[in-house]
Amino acid sequence: MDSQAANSGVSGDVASTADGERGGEPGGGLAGLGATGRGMGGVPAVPVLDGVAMAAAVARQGQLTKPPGALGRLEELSVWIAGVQGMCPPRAFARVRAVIVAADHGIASVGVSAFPSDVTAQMVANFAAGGAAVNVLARQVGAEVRVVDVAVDTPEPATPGGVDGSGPPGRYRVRRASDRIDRADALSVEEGERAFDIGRMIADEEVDAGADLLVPGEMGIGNTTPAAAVVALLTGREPIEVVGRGTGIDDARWMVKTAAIRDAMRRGRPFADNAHTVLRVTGGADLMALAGLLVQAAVRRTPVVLDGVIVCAAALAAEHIAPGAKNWWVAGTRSPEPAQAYALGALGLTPLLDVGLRLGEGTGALLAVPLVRAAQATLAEMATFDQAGVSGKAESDGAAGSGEHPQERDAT
Ligand SMILES: Cc1cc2ncn([C@H]3O[C@H](COP(=O)(O)O)[C@@H](O)[C@H]3O)c2cc1C
Ligand SMILES: O=C(O)c1cccnc1
Repeated sequence: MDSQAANSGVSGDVASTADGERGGEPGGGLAGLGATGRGMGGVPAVPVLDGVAMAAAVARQGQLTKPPGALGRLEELSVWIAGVQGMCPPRAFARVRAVIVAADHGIASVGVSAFPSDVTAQMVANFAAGGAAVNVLARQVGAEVRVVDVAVDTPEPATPGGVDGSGPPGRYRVRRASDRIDRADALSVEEGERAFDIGRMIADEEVDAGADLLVPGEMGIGNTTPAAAVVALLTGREPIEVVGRGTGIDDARWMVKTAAIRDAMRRGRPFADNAHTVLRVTGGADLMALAGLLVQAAVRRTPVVLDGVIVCAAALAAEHIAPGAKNWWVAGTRSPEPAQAYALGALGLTPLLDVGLRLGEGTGALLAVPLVRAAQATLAEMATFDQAGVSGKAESDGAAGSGEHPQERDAT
């Protein structure tokens, strides 16, 4: 054991818990794990991260052959990975899964998107053929892509069922397109429950099949409109603050979209203190299923990289439904959609990347996966000062010793 780890009384080199119980029981048996409270709708309490493993990771970071803090955000990320895995050093992620939830939206018919609803089903076919951006980025980072039709507007379900795509089609479909949120509830009560449960079921299937890092994505023409409305209701914002250009709408469509968000918010406002109902009335099947997926991933102790504005809107609602779930998520890439910034601000999450990506599908999350892998690998594989025979003692008590960069110190 290296000296700093010994001083802290925590081993920096062996697993600090048996195996962290990742992927443990779905829902039950969480007593004693520091559960943070019970969500609604029968959602089990969310476990907390493993503080012992995190303390070991902090200690180990201080012993690795680099100045303190020199790996920047990779260091905090590595501590998070130790916490979600319940072990330090953490292990390499073995099965990264992108799950794209596909759904159409009635509100698209009023002209809130630059593209027609037909594109949703066409893109589902493109995902299956491996030709979309999400497929390319998934291949780059060694992730697999799964597409699930929860409400695509086609007569026949657009995707097969099951974790390996071999099950009967239509298993996950709630309805054909969510209703127009400016003048009706997106989903009935039953459909809302079903969409949420389908999201939870997907997370269970993925974790049971060995996923150890989940990347939720979405495809659904028009879905930046409900996403913006949901975020505005849950954060107390005005339509004009949250509306974005989505697929690249012009000023005329921007006005239509802003009015649609306003009308949807008027219908959803009486339920603003109930995130589940906000998703049902003002959201849609994709947002609801994503929220269920995000809640259940946390319940199953499985880390998630968040994507763009739609996934982040669902994540904000999921945190309301199951407090503490956010501890299991990291934000991938900043979207220019203003609602994403409000959602992430409320969640206290800062994206790892900011490269102007505004696509969804899970692409912004996948782009950040190499950073997550780099954080794990550096914490697990770098030599300590003792091991490498490198002096870890800084010459002065200044910046190096405090883990602070001199310029940062001077700036404050
Ligand atoms: C070809 C194409 C591929 C996409 N992949 C993701 N989106 C993204 O754009 C849509 C949301 O933007 P809006 O609310 O303006 O419709 C969603 O489908 C989202 O996943 C796409 C959009 C298009 C057109
Ligand atoms: O932020 C996103 O994910 C996004 C932005 C524009 C269009 N579709 C998705």
